[in-house]
Parts: sequence; structure tokens; C-alpha cells
Amino acid sequence: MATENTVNSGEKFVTKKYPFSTQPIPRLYYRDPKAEHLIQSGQPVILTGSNLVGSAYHWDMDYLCSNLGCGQYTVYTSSSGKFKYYDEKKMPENKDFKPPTSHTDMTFQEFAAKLKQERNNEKERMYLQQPLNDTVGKWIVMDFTNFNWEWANQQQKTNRWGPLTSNLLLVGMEGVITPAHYDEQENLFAQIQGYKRFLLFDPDQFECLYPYPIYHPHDRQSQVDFDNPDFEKFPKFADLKGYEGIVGPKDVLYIPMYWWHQVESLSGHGETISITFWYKAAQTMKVVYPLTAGQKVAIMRNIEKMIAEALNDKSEMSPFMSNMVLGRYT
Ligand SMILES: O=C(O)C(=O)[C@H]1CC[C@@H](C(=O)O)C1
Ligand SMILES: [Zn+2]
Repeated sequence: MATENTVNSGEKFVTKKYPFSTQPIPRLYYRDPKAEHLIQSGQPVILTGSNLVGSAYHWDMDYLCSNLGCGQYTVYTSSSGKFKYYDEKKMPENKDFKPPTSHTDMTFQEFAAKLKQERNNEKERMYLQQPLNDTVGKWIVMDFTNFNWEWANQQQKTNRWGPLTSNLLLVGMEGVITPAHYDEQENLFAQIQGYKRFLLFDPDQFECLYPYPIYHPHDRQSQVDFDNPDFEKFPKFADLKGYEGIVGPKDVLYIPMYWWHQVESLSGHGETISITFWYKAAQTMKVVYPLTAGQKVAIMRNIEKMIAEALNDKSEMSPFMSNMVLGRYT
């Protein structure tokens, strides 16, 4: 099932239809006090006019081929078009886990050449995801230096975020999908080329999205297949409520920590090029009640970690958790 979306610029897109309701992600000029207020209250907002990565608006495949240098870039490959993240460090304790994607390192030029080939056979989808590092050429360094750091640093300070941890360069084929998950960092997501449909869900939708156990490689990822939901196993998925918006070139989407998001690179506008700005959590000065939904997710994660460590046997987790809750708190 698909519906047609039209965005502010009049561009039309066909997007997949899912069995849950969404309302629009607010879209505001970055200096609008309402936008500042949304960020301060940990609410998502699509920001226009920030020029956060204005010095990179000219980045396209040719420019990146010529200026990214010959460093190695991690390129993920998926036959389904979905790129569900998995933590390789958690694979040893999950022997039967099968990674849903493969990845190899290659130069950007090799990636660009493969992209041209893959466009023809439409089989394998590829997604380059690589932190920008010191292997890049001097023009990229200059572009990076000229990001609107004054505004980004001001956001970091005003919202008491922790340090900037990474800027991830994302270059995706049309149609790639990053399935629903949450991150434990604040994120300013800057779009350079192409269009991405974002589905966002408040941390209070945790009960509708059924994340994997924290010791699973797919920790933080939803277990629900949005294209074929198992309503037997995940009944509350039917009650899911979300936000939706299409992020285009020059837009910056603020994704608050613990907010679930699914990202779909839309077709018809070529490869998508984005850069993330991930910041560690704000320092909690003092606990204020009622707790936020995100704080409750953090508490659940800490409890799961403690129990997993104390039991020291993953097979005991399920009976232990059931005994603790079933018939007592349910
Ligand atoms: O920025 C984030 O938090 C992410 O999940 C990124 C990982 C893949 C990206 C995408 O646009 O598909 C989104
Ligand atoms: Zn994410």
C-alpha cells in the first residue's frame, strides 16, 4: 500500500502506508522561538534556514569522489533494502543470530562505481555509513570547518547536551530503509541531497514497539516488522501513534534522545546524502518528577542490565522477568 505525499516545495512522493496514525513533525525556521522551545523540551522539529551544513550543500557523488580521498568507508549491503543496525560485540553471546546485512570497507570511488552498477540490477541495496575522519581531502576539511558550528555549539550549550561524539556521513541508494529504533544520544540530522521520510515515535510508545532485549545484537531496535506486523506477538503495535515528515536538502531534523525513528530514503531524487551530529545526553542536574518517558526507558535499561549480569545466564532472563511480573504487576 502506498500514499502520495506532497511537501512544501511541491515535490510529490509515494510513501509506504503503515497500520498506524501519524501527525506532521513541526517544520519551523530555526530561529523561531517555537523551534527553540521544542528542542529545549525534547520534542522533534524540522528546522529550516540553519545552514548547519551550508558549506556542504554542493556535496554530490562526483565532488565526494574527487575530494573524500582514498580512505576506507564502511558500506552495508542488504537484499531486503532494510538496514537494521546490529551490535557485533553482542553476537558471541547470541550464537544463532544471523546479521540481516553484510558490510565491507572500500574507497568512496569504489562505492560510487558499484552504485552505478547496482542501479541497473536493482537487487542489492547499499548504504555507506562512515564517521568523517582525518582521511578526507583538504576541501572536505574546509567544508567541515565551515559548518555552522556557532549555532550547533549554541544548541549544545543552551540544552546542556554533552560532548559531540560523531558526525556520521550517510550516502544511501534510493529506497533504503533504516527500521524503527532509538538512540541514546541527541541528534541534529542534516540533509544535503535527496529526500528522507522520517517516522518518529515518542519514547512513551515503548510498549507498542517491543524493542529486543538489551543483550541482543538488535538492542534498541523494534522487533516489529512494519511491513508484516505480528499482532499476536505484538498486539499493542495496533495502538502506535507517531509523527511523520519528509526531510529534504538543507533541512535539519532534531531527533531527541530515546525518540524512536524509522528513516526511508525516497525514490526519484537520486542518492541521499546526510550528516548526523550526535551529542551525549544532557547532564541531569536534579531529578524532577514526574519522570519523562525517556528517563523511564533509561531505568528499564539499567534494570535489564543488572538482572542480566546478576543471573549471568541469558536463558534465565525470561523466566525471571515473568516470575517477577506476571500475576503480581499484570
Ligand atoms: O541518525 C540516526 O539516528 C540514524 O538512525 C541514522 C542511521 C541511518 C540513517 C538513515 O538516514 O537511514 C539514520
Ligand atoms: Zn538512529
